[in-house]
Amino acid sequence: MSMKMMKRDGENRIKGKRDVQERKRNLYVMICNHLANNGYIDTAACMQREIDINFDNYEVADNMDLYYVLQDFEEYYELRFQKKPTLVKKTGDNPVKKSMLNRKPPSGALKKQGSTSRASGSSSTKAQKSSKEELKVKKSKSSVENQFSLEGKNIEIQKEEVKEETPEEYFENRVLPPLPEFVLAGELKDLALSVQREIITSNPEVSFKDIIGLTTAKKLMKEAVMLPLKYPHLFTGLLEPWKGILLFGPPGTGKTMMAKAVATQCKTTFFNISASTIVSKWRGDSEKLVKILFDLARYYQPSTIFIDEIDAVMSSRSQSGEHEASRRMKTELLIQLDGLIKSTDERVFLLAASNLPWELDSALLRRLEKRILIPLPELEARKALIHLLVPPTKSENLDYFEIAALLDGYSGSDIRLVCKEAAMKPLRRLMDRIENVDTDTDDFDWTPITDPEKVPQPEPVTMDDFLQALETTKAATHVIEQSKYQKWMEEFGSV
Ligand SMILES: Nc1ncnc2c1ncn2[C@@H]1O[C@H](COP(=O)(O)OP(=O)(O)OP(=O)(O)O)[C@@H](O)[C@H]1O
Repeated sequence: MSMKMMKRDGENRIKGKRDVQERKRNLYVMICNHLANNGYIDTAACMQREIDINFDNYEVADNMDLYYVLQDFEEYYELRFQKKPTLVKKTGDNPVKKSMLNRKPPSGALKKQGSTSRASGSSSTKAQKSSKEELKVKKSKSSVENQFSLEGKNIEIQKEEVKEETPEEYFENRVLPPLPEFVLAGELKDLALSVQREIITSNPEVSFKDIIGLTTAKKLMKEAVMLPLKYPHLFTGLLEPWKGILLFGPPGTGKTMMAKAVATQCKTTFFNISASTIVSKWRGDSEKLVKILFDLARYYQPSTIFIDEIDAVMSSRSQSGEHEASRRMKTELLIQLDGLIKSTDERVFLLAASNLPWELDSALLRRLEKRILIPLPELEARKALIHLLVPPTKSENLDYFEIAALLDGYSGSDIRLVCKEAAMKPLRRLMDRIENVDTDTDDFDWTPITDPEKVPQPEPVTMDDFLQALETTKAATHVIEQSKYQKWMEEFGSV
């Protein structure tokens, strides 16, 4: 890492610590104010004695109250996730053990050393007495033993192993910070809210294991995005990471899956949008949308911006006679990409996907320095995908090798369709047997039967089912086009 980067890193760390201290101080002052305003004078006074802040120096700002902060957060959360946040949950059948005082004080809590609680007669005193002997603490990550003092006694906090979060759990548990001031105050607020609601995917939920085959592409993606995020000090100067990456190949081969897997694996904030949606949905505002998209990606970094069907807006053919707004949007996209490429400390990557790379504007291609082919699956990958989708437990005497050979030229998405069609056949046979689905009748009982015990299982999928499915489900990509991708790869791709 260069001296400049190390210095900036150190400054950021100090600022981060200062922010945490300030946030905690504000929280305590607000809690105290809230308690006093609601008549809990003794408790507020006790809190002032226990916490190491000079409360005389601080007061809650005008129009601020903990109640409204909480209300704002709930509204934000509901808007963002379409559900209310769970702030408080019911304890089990042993409330004493799980009482508030059974928790470890948060690290760095502003507690006066050796201070004792003097809240006479309050409920908190009773709770403290009941928890004198031993406190069990749920720790978040490390399992270091801690001790802290309560009522003058040393109390041991027991070790409890807590397993690391998986990337999926990380996304599930993560709440992005609210939108920054610079967008909330300006005219772009509505657009920013749309980006947050519709474009940021909180949990892409794809792991590399889910992607069958594509070994070379996975390796290239790892090198281009994941390793630079892990070892920032090695990828500097000439080895600066690629900021713009093009994933190209036939439709349905796993480009979107690949982008999602990278975001899941690297725990980056994932912005997922298709270029045609930018044009059709935000027609008049598409240029502003692109700007706010990149601004938010920087704010929420590390971020991955995935723009699918990039050819829909950056096609070289659409230059003559194109609409002024569309030209402005293209220019904005190029400006933003330039910004990403020039900046050395921003961890924002653009992954663009296209089925028609040969149609891309050369100005864009220059900026998408890394171009990775996501090809049709090879024989082994086809076999593995069929195996995954229709496992031996659900089939009878399937010759996976033969089916995979017959599916030459099919994409992952095509193979999924064939497998689905084949698996539908025994289900149709079962339905014909147990249900006389007469579409013209009105007296059909639609009540769902949810108990699996009450419904017979479909027979296993057979080879015949597959052969019939193959007759009706054709590959979306023509063989001639495949060689076109290969040729383009040889001319413009990176291996
Ligand atoms: N390599 C693969 N491994 C597992 N499943 C795959 C693979 N490729 C495609 N699929 C299946 O096909 C579906 C579509 O894949 P995906 O959306 O990633 O393709 P794409 O290349 O982005 O398509 P398009 O170019 O049309 O946007 C996936 O949801 C998955 O079910």
